[in-house]
Amino acid sequence: MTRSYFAKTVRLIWAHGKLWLICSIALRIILAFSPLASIWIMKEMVNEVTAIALDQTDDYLPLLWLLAGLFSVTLVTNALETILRILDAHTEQRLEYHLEHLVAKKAASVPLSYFDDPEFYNHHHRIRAEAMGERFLDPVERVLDLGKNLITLISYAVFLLSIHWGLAVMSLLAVIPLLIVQIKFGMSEYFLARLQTPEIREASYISSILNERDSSKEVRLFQLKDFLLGRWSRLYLKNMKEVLRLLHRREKALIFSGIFTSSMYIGCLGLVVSLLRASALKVGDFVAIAQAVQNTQQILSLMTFNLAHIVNRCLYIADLFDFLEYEDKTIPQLTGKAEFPSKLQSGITFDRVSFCYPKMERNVINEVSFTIKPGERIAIVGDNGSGKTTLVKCLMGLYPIHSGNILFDNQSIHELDISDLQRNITVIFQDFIRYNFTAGENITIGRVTQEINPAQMRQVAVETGADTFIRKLPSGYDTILGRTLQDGEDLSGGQWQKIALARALYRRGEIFILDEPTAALDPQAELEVFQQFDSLTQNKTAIFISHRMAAARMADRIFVMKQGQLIEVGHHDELMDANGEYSRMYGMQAKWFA
Ligand SMILES: Nc1ncnc2c1ncn2[C@@H]1O[C@H](COP(=O)(O)OP(=O)(O)OP(=O)(O)O)[C@@H](O)[C@H]1O
Repeated sequence: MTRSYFAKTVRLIWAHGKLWLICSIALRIILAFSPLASIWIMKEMVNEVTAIALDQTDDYLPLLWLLAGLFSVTLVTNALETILRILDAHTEQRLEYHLEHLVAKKAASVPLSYFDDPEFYNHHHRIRAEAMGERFLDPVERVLDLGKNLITLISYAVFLLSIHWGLAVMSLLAVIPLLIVQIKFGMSEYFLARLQTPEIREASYISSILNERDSSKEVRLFQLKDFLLGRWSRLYLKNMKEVLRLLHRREKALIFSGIFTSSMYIGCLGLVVSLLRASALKVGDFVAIAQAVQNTQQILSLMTFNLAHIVNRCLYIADLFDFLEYEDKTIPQLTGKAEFPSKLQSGITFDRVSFCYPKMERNVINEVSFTIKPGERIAIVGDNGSGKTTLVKCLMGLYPIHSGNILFDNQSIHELDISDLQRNITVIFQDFIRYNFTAGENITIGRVTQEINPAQMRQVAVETGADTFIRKLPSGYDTILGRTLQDGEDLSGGQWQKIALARALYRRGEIFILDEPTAALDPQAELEVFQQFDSLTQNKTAIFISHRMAAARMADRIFVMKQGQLIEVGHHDELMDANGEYSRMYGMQAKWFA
């Protein structure tokens, strides 16, 4: 992790857990001395017991004091460790909240086209795969632990050096292979996880098809269970094998480094025995030295383990910050500041507009030009994939265009404040969201920035025909819709569509866009919407995408799209007379009813 990431990490933790950071450092410094204190007390106790056993003294008082000392050290250590755990848990939760918030905010505010880029999508998935707070705080905790271990280590080293320099050197040497193994495999683990992200995403996507309600009908009807389970298993097992293979390699390497560490430990004990024979070390000293050598090696192993995790987790932190700061310079952004005109005077103009989706070569919209006058109602028709939805997405500023210009009252879309433009647009997409909120909220969510107006909510529901069935729901407008979150009331496709229409009306935008609004309606309801369309779009500039030619007849003008181009424009009668694409499409649909 570069220094800048480290600085960002510390800044973020400082901003959300100053107290935790200060207390955590202070507690760790105190805890760092507790192992040596215990060993020292133990050494003195063994020496006292030996003296009593050899009848060199009959004074038990020092032994009792030492026992009380050991008891106090243990008690204080346990208490401080508990406080530390509580502090860590608090900070983890707060960071989790804050990071979830940051990531969701970023995901909801990046240009829509970022989501068409698998790289961005995978990155997003990767950083959200585990508890973010825990993953973020973990390396910081481990750095602090390293500091604590270092203090303990220095205290042991001073103690061992005071006996013989060889003890300190051998204890330190013992751990070098372990350090290499842990760091190497820590990095490998991270890169493997990175490599596996697309497959993990695919597996979890398949798993969601198998597990979720929306797909359950089709899974049964098309007997997809075995097919999907097989595909999911292949991906899952492949990833699992790779993870286990890496684990086995690491464990094998750890066995060899463990053998080296044990030989160093035996070497240290041999040195202590020779010192015992050569000099007048007491039994307690021997016990304390053996304990200190063993603890030194354990602490060093722990430090190498922590270091390896720090490397792994720091890569995660870098990944997280990279996501939060991600910007694709190749995707143009709309950054204008001008206000959207309060009332359109000269209308909307497309001037030789072309567009292709990111990382695609082919233009989906090709040199399209037209003007829509204020209050005019336009129907866009055309084959599947001819670019109808893309055209309105460009108009709404969801995708910045590559060439040409879109003008609202002669003001270029590049100069307009894009959120102001979007505030003035009301849209219902083919795949509008069925919010698992109350019926009322499903309507008023169309204008969340203003206080809810219950009278207006009911009025738009009446206008779209939603009021009739909402009033029959158990709690009327307060009934929860959908069954994803709780036992709410589910609606038919057509009823949901009416709710979506009501939501759009409640929004009261200057420009009204309906992308296939009647797709899920029964013929009666479809007819009602067509009849309502006139009143719904009264005094509004409206764009209406539909495959139903009968609906297009109501529009003031019809735009016919084919392979990204606008090939015909005119009223129904004009286009029928022209005997072109529109007339062909109309004729084909009419045949069904002949
Ligand atoms: N997010 C996207 N990324 C890449 N290509 C896309 C994306 N969305 C649409 N396309 C492609 O752009 C072309 C036009 O799609 P668009 O949805 O605008 O057509 P449409 O006329 O609205 O079709 P339909 O009538 O089926 O809704 C299609 O070839 C489609 O595959």
